[in-house]
Amino acid sequence: MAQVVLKDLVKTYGSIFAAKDVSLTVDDGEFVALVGPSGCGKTTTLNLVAGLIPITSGDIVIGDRVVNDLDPKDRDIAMVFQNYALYPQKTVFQNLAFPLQMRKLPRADIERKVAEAAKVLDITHLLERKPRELSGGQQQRVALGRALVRDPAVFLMDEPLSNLDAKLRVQMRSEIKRFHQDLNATIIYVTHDQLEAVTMADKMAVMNGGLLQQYDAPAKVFADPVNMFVASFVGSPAMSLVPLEVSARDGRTVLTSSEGWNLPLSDLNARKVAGAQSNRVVLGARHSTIRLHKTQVADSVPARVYTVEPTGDITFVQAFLSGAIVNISLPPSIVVAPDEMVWLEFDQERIHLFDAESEQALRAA
Ligand SMILES: Nc1ncnc2c1ncn2[C@@H]1O[C@H](COP(=O)(O)OP(=O)(O)OP(=O)(O)O)[C@@H](O)[C@H]1O
Repeated sequence: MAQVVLKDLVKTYGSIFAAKDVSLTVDDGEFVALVGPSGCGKTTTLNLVAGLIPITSGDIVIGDRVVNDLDPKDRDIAMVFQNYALYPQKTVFQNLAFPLQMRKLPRADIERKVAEAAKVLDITHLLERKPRELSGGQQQRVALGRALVRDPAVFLMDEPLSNLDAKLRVQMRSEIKRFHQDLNATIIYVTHDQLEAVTMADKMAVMNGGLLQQYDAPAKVFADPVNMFVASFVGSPAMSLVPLEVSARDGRTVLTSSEGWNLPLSDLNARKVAGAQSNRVVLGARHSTIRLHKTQVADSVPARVYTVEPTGDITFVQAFLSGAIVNISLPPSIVVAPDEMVWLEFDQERIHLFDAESEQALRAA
């Protein structure tokens, strides 16, 4: 396995920057997810690493080689696509053996490598079947097996689970994670599904508009998003973002709503908003850090319930707060109804504050 380094990688199509100065290092044995909404440039970035499209500028290093001008077959990579791309007329054994035959390996070596890969992926009993005789999950495992037999420096995976139904996707998610752990494989994995990235990857590279927004461990991205885009993209239900104004009341820094209420800030949060470019800031809060009260408590603010969604052990509530919609989760023992007036209390240690102009997270000086 090998390290992969992207340095100032650029890909333009006419005036469009599909990837703009993307720089990141995937360490040897690391599982990195490239994640972001449709059109953010994640597939372009993966295809640049694979060599399927030429780069406009920048460098790609795999192991100790700059591979910018190498053909895909010479980059020591293996790709797994969402459509599996299995040969329909060949058996599973022949599908796995094919890339090795192309490399002219001796028959005994081919049989050994196919047997090893089949064992890792638990498809030994399927080796004589044709792809059409397999379930979607089994086909996906064969596609992984075909990548595995090549013993590449890096696995590149492009939405490999998106053709599977929801239940199988969750199961294969665990299996790919296991595959990574067992083999200590270097994997770059493209997905639009932030939950897949959060649950599987060692690090996630969140992209938007061709730009790398944040590259960090999922827990860090979740806890400490660098800007409003990352804050709202990672986590479900999405982080609530409420535009407010900073002002002073009785010697304290408060966030003021156009609806007339004030939310006093802790000292740390007051120091954060002091660094904003103007008095316009955005309060961010995850559903689990907002407490809903039926009556007013200290430092709580009024909201009106919009929707109520019981899911069994958690009830998700959406409420209007200062013109924005906020997501809240409740134990099912608290019952609220649409249009009910409630009071929301924010956990000051876990709120996020953003500059409304730059949309960047505010840090205490
Ligand atoms: N061959 C092409 N010609 C022109 N523009 C392209 C081409 N391929 C991609 N783009 C543009 O580059 C940008 C990034 O595309 P890319 O396919 O990398 O996005 P993505 O994040 O993988 O999206 P999706 O999840 O929808 O595949 C988009 O604006 C896209 O329209």
